[in-house]
Amino acid sequence: MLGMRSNNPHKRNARPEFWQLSMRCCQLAGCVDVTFLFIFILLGSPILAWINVLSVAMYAYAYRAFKQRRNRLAILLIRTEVLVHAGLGTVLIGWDSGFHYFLLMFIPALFVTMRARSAWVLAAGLWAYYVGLDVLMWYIEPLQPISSSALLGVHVFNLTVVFFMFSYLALFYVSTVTRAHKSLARMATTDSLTGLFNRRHMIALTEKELARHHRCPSNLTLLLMDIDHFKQINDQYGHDMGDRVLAAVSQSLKDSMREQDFIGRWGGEEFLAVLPETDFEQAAVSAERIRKAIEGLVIDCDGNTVQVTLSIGISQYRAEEPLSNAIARADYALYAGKSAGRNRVEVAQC
Ligand SMILES: Nc1nc2c(ncn2[C@@H]2O[C@H](COP(=O)(O)OP(=O)(O)OP(=O)(O)O)[C@@H](O)[C@H]2O)c(=O)[nH]1
Repeated sequence: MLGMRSNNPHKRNARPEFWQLSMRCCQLAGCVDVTFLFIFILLGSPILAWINVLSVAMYAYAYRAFKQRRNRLAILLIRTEVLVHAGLGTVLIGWDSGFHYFLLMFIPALFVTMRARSAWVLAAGLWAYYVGLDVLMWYIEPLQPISSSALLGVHVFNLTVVFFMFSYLALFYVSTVTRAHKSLARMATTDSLTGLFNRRHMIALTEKELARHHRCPSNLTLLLMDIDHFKQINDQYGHDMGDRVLAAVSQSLKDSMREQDFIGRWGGEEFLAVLPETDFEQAAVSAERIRKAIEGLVIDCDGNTVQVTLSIGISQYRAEEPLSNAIARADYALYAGKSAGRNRVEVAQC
């Protein structure tokens, strides 16, 4: 039940998932109160039935307020309803009704919807209300008692609803946090334009591969690739078109890689691929396949068709050398390819 927290906790566009959750809780709580309405009509408790009519109306109004983005009003209505309903339910039919359990649901809601300091203050107030209600019921008899079997039924029903709602909230928080973690991990490792690994993650992956290579030495080759005359594409068609070309080339590169290879965006229009367990000859075959794939790629953008070529430098990793040395050799080979006319695969001298 609840809301969300950010600089301004009541702004809908901050943490929209919490508003969705609040609306869902509003629907759920409204349904629970409709059920109670019928239960209390059957039990012949008109006061409690009327309280539930009011509660359903408050939830319906709160739901409407959420839809109209009047979040403060909606949250106020929900909080008032829960506090008053739990208090009245307890005073009218007794502590054993279990209406007080609903107050406990406020605890996570407070910390989600406001700053920690305000949440602690309100949590203390909630504690006082909860304990006050408990102590009060030690001294007074319920004002509208119901039969003990009906009381047991209401108690079990309330307990079940609160169990369900807590489980639902826990599941919601876990899935929200898991989603956020995944999205952060993706953002930290992926280049947003091309969807390829970013340079930092490529270095981390390659270092990991090299550690494996040190334990069980095998051939490992690097391909450094650069789109030819890419500046002309930007100049001729604009930067947006340049971006679309980069994305299309990246997709094609990804498609051309084998399962065990990995590729990332190394710089502007430069890409690095790491080919484990691959010698020069096999790498040259792969590089040639990639070069041809890019050469044959026709990129259609707003009625224009663009074709690009790729120059590729290959180097083989030497045991114990720093990664930067192998990359520098691939870079050297790449620029030798550029000087020799571009759209070529060049192999660095061992
Ligand atoms: N659209 C777009 N352009 C980029 C991006 N990153 C780098 N560039 C451009 O890529 C161009 C690279 O130009 P150069 O380094 O001169 O290379 P080139 O024109 O490809 O020429 P050669 O490499 O010698 O074949 C520059 O104009 C950069 O502004 C990007 O993310 N999007």
